[in-house]
Amino acid sequence: MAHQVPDDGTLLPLMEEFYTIQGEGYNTGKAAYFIRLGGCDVGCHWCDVKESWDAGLHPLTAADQIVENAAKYPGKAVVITGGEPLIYNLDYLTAKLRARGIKTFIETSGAYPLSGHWDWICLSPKKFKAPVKSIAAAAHELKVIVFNQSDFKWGEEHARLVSPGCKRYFQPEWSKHQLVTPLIVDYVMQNPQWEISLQTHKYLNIP
Ligand SMILES: C[S@@+](CC[C@H](N)C(=O)[O-])C[C@H]1O[C@@H](n2cnc3c(N)ncnc32)[C@H](O)[C@@H]1O
Ligand SMILES: Nc1nc2[nH]cc(C(=O)O)c2c(=O)[nH]1
Ligand code: SF4
Ligand SMILES: [Mg+2]
Repeated sequence: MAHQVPDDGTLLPLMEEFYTIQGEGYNTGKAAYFIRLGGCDVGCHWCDVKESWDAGLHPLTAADQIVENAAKYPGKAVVITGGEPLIYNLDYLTAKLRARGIKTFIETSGAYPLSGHWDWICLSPKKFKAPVKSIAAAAHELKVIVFNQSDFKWGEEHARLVSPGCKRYFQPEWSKHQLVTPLIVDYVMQNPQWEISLQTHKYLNIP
C-alpha cells in the first residue's frame, strides 16, 4: 500500500540515513549525513538503489526527527537523496536543517519541480524521465551518468540548459565502469569544460 504523504513535508518516507563521505561530484571527500527518501518512478535500468523505488516500503518519518538525527554529527552538511527526493515537498525539512546551521545538498534527477532551500543542487538528468524545464537554471552541478557512448550527446544537450557557472561531470555507470571510464577520460581531455566524477565510496568500501 502506498503511503498518504502529507504535502506540508512534515512526514517523509525514510529508507535510510547514514553518516559518511560524499563520494561523488563537486563535494567529493566532504563528510555528510545522507538522508535517503523512498519512492522513484524514473526507472533507470542500471539504478544502484532499486530498493528505494517503492515508497510504501519505507516508514513515514517526522522531518523533525530526521533533523535531530542529522544534528548529532560533526559534519554540518546533509545530502538528501533517494529514490527521487523531489517527489516530496522539501521546504520544511531544509528550512529546519538550515536553522540548525546544517548545509543542504540534494541529489536529484530533476523529474519533479524543485522544492526546498539548497546550498548545492546536483542535477543528474535521466533519459527515462526527463527533467522539468525549470530545474536546469538552478543546478550548481550537472552530473551525467555514462552507460554508453550516446550519453555524451545527452550530456551536451543538458549542458546547454544549465547556468554558465554550473559544474559539469560525467560519471561512469558502475556496472560498466571498466569499459566507460577510459571513454570519459578521453572525452574530458578533448572537452575540458567537463570533469570526471567517480563513485569514490565504492572504491573506499564505505556507504
Ligand atoms: C541513486 S540516485 C538518487 C537521486 C536521484 N534519483 C538521481 O538519480 O539523481 C543518486 C546518484 O547516483 C547516481 N547513480 C545511480 N545509479 C548509478 C550507477 N549504477 N552508476 C553510477 N551512478 C549511479 C545517480 O545518477 C545520482 O546522481
Ligand atoms: N558515499 C556516498 N556518496 C554518495 N553520493 C551520492 C550518493 C547517492 O546515492 O545519492 C551517495 C552514496 O550512496 N554514498
Ligand atoms: S532517478 Fe535516481 S533513484 Fe530513480 S531510478 Fe534513476 S538513479 Fe535510481
Ligand atoms: Mg549511491
